[in-house]
Amino acid sequence: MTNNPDSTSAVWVRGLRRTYGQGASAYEAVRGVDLDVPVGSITALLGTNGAGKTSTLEVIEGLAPATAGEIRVLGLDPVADRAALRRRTGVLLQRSGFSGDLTVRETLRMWSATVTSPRSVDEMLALLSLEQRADVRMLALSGGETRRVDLACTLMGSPELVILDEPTTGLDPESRREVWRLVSGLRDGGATVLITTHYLEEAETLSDRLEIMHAGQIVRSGTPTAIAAGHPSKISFVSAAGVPEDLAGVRRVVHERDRTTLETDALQTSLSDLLAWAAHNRVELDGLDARSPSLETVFLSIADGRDPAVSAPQDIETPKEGALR
Ligand SMILES: Nc1ncnc2c1ncn2[C@@H]1O[C@H](COP(=O)(O)OP(=O)(O)OP(=O)(O)O)[C@@H](O)[C@H]1O
Repeated sequence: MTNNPDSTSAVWVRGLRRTYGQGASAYEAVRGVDLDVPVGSITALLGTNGAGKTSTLEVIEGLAPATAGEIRVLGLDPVADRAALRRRTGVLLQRSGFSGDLTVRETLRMWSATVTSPRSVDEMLALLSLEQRADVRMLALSGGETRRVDLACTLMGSPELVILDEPTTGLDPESRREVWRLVSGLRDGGATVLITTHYLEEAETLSDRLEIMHAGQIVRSGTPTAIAAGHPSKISFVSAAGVPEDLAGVRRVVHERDRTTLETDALQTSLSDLLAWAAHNRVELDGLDARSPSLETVFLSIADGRDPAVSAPQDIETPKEGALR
């Protein structure tokens, strides 16, 4: 295995393959993934269900060997150098499995004994807003509180690289935003974060860079803005009067029940034309909504196979200053 030739990547993966089972029942869940997580960035790994995110993360975390490919984490081999990496990385798994009988404080104390140079239990309780729950048993915590205890353990060793597998699943919107602030703070403190999430808003808000997986491959890479660029904007409304045929920039008209959606490459021009037509003809456009392309548009087109990148993966790069906020 060669060394990571690029020291600007905290995680560097080339040609990763992972197959489950053997012979006729073998299933290739990861099919040649290349991945870079720039040092000091928040990078989100997104994907449709079963895309291969967890299978990829487990290899990066050193929990499973790759079937093929090269993987470097902080310049080290995640399996051979697992002990050294454990001191420098914090991993939040989807399920933690702490004993329900211990209190929050006891759980953090117990975890602290396994960490090199841990931050104090009181500091972690304060950081995760758990002071009021310190003496409550784990089994009595809400899902969101349990997730915060998991996070406290992940961050206790002040890791250089933090890997968060769906950190906000099950959290209410306020707690989710609290976690976002925490994760942004990690980056501000110089850490690198690799995160998986099913919440597109979370990925769009939080991350500098997105990697979108589908069917075992990375099909889109880049900043959220660059990934959304090139997809159409949408104008939608309810009107009994139909739609004029010659609106500038409109590439597709979709009728769904009584709502009409115009997909356009020129949002401002199409919208001005539509409003001028409506004013001239005294047409009421109920529930008028106009929006620029979003990550959701891209994601849905990947999920339903309409995205050309699904058959021909592509890398979308933008100027460097856009890559790291
Ligand atoms: N131990 C296993 N044996 C066989 N197949 C597996 C195993 N683990 C995962 N798979 C399959 O590999 C594929 C990728 O699974 P993986 O859990 O990596 O996807 P994911 O992107 O994390 O999905 P999700 O978002 O639904 O959690 C899926 O089709 C899954 O059924």
